[in-house]
Amino acid sequence: MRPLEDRHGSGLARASEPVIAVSQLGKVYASGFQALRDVDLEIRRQEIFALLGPNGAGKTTLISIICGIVNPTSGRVSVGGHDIVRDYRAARTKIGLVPQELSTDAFESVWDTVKFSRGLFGKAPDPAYIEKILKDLSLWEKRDTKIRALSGGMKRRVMIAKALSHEPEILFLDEPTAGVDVELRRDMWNMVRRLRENGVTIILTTHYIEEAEEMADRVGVISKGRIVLVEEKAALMRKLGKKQLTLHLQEPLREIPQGLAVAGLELSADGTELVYTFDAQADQTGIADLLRRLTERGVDFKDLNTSQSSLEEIFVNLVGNRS
Ligand SMILES: Nc1ncnc2c1ncn2[C@@H]1O[C@H](COP(=O)(O)OP(=O)(O)OP(=O)(O)O)[C@@H](O)[C@H]1O
Repeated sequence: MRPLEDRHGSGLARASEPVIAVSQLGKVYASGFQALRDVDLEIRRQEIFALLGPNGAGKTTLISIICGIVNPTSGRVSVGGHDIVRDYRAARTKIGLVPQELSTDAFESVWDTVKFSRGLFGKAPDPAYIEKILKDLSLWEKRDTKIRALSGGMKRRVMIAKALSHEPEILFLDEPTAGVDVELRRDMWNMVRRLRENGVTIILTTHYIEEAEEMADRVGVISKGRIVLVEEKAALMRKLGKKQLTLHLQEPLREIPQGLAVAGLELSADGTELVYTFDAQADQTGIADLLRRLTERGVDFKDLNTSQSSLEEIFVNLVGNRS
């Protein structure tokens, strides 16, 4: 079905549609290596989506296909309702990409480089807009400086300015904070939040779980070319809220005694430990009740300790289970 168009491209009819729809996407490189398989993914308008995955998982391949830089082997991608193969230009114009690698013309000035990028997308010159992005990225003072005379961090800022030069609706940031100092990282996150407030959808790839935790509305995990999880960050955080209480028993048990079996209680370590998994954020954890019933049944323990699962563990479990 064709989306209803409105002049500003942000009408209600379109707001509920995914801004990017990836369906059954596969990529086999010329070497025969299968980098992506059966990838389905929908990105919502104006969300911050973090694509998380270890080295070589397929993150860059996926965003390169969406941005029209790499051809898919199978499947389909549409961006703002435009098929990225059939309707490449219309789809590509909606996207700004900040790649992992720094690649700019060393002998151009900051101003000219960013102005030129805008021109590449066929947009009319708009010096006021370029001035605004350079100011937002703390590059205004450097507008006449040649790129080669900039620091690494400033070159990265230029890459972002270039990506934003044609007022894209979607911004891809591929490993935005790899090798970046604290100040640039903070500026980058502030900029991402401001862009989102102005209606831009942001997709970032990262190895860093903290980054996803800090920024994202939703998190997708990719491993060995497959999407293994897509979830609201808040839901992931609830999983993070799970805690475990381990009771080291005086005498090993063969099974959990009758009347003690409750959800989340398991016997482990050859019956020498009772492990109770509970939601740390719940009003009633059930611990007091469990301990009372253990005492009633004469189950003694010599020690107890608690532990909390981290997003890191959830991630490792997910990725590890698919090998
Ligand atoms: N042009 C290519 N030819 C053959 N294999 C490739 C090519 N580009 C990437 N690959 C392989 O595809 C897999 C996915 O690579 P990709 O760059 O998409 O991963 P990534 O998740 O972005 O990794 P990283 O976090 O290291 O950037 C890797 O095993 C990589 O070696």
